[in-house]
Amino acid sequence: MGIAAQIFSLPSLTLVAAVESSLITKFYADYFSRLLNLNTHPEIIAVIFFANYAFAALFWGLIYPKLFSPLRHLHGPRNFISLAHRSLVVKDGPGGDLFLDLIKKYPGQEILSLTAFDHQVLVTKPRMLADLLVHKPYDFIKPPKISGLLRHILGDGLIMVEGDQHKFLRKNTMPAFSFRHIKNLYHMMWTKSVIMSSALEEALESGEGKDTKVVNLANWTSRVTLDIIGVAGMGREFNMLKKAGDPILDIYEQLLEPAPEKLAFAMSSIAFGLPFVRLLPWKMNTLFKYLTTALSEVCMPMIQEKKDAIINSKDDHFDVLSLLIKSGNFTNPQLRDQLLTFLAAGHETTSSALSWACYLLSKYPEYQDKLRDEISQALPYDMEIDKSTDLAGILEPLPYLNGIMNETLRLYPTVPLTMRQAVRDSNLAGQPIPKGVVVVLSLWQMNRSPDLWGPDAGEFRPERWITSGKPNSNGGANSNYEFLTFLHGPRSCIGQGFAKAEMRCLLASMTRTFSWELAMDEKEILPRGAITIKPSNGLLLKLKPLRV
Ligand code: HEM
Repeated sequence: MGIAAQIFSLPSLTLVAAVESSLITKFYADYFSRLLNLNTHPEIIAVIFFANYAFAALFWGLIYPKLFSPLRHLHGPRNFISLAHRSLVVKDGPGGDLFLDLIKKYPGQEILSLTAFDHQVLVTKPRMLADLLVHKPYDFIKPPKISGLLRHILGDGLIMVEGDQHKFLRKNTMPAFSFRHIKNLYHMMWTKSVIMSSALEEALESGEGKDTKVVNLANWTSRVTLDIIGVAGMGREFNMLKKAGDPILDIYEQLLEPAPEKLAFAMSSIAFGLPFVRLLPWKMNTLFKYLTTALSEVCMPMIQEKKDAIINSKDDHFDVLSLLIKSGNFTNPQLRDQLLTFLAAGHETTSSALSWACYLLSKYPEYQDKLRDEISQALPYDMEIDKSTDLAGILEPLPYLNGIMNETLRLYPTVPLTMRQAVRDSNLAGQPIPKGVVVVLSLWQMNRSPDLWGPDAGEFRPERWITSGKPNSNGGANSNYEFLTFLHGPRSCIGQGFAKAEMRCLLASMTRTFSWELAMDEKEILPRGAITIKPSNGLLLKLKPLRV
């Protein structure tokens, strides 16, 4: 593939066409004019270019996929529009279910070809994942067309960079997510969870739930996770639960607001590349540049402030930003990129996971009761909880708390789909993958596959995460790769431990304070979103305070 790709690539063919044109117009112009009935040199050149590109189209469209492609033997739908793209826009069900239907159609296949010209393959079983995620993570990078737009917002943050740059950043960021460090964050996370529960109680008294006792929980989970990442990520109190604003968040909201024109801008940038879209006379270009510059301008002074505070020893915070500054390994622009990355990756993800957990607990009230019993024994309401309380030691061994959390994360993986693109000819467990091919991974399909999880794969069964009354770490699956919510390997979610600590505190505090039921038609609850999935129409819950 390597040599064929180079010979028949667009730049090579353009060069060949240019050489052919100059030779032909110099030595054989008369012959060609007569043969093809052409009058001028530009006409001859146009025909030569056209012939070269037509040959390339024939080669790539028919000859290569049928005769040479190492993927030619794969089964699969080979559609013109990939299932990965269709899964983002499907209206009447979860996009991830399209992949579950597909594996039913092609039973036993561990890799399928998704597109007509074999550009995209879907890995459906765990065997190839060790190569994709752990052994060769830098052969398979995030597709540049997709990451290009995000890179303009998040810069060279951990999520975006590849190769040695990624290894360096990952190594230097890991300490901020160590087990010991997360243990120290529990108290702050608990405090914020209690503030959310109190704010919800107030909302039932005199706010959004005054008459109906109904609140849109999805808004509240988003606020509390922002408050937590504000303190943990940069030692900053956003106070979103108290409805205060913050310049960084204001700009973020404007950038990520799903207005139709902004979505069109994002989709065009993904399809044609941001450099091309930037050439268009589109007012979105000016707005995008203004917002990304403003974001950078707001962050830089904050970083300097933090640096000064550390030098003056006034900063005894152990937030991610401080730890990165103290390591001495980062320049100010690098610190800004990390900061924006943790802010983006660290709140919507956990917020949506918490919403799904509360939804499932409203659907299965018996588990709400079991969890409440467990929490009220472990953390009785009159128990004084302060900095010296070992919350990690209390919450981490609780079977239902952890079973419910993991089962939610299995059934509703916040990032349901990811993609990688081969940057060189490589292979996955012996299956050659040519350079340029995109490997699609449906976390939703893998987490819910009946082949891997058994006939009850689609059911909410927290007990699969409990063995002899204690939480287990694999849900009874045969291989680690069957539970993909945080992926695996060097590009797995660095915030996994952080997110789970946060979910334990928030779920414990919610169940300790309220019982709840769904206050909307269940049919309206569909997982939607381009990168992370949340309930499409919010999550309306009727809350009943347990203390009166
Ligand atoms: C339930 C919550 C979360 C879920 C389900 C989740 C899921 C994921 C997934 C699937 C990836 C890999 C994406 C890919 O490569 O395509 C990822 C990467 C990442 N996540 Fe999370 N995440 C969660 C919470 C968090 C939190 C709380 C933080 C930070 C505080 C965080 C920070 C990151 C970062 C920095 C990466 C990039 C890691 C790298 O490439 O080395 N995530 N996350």
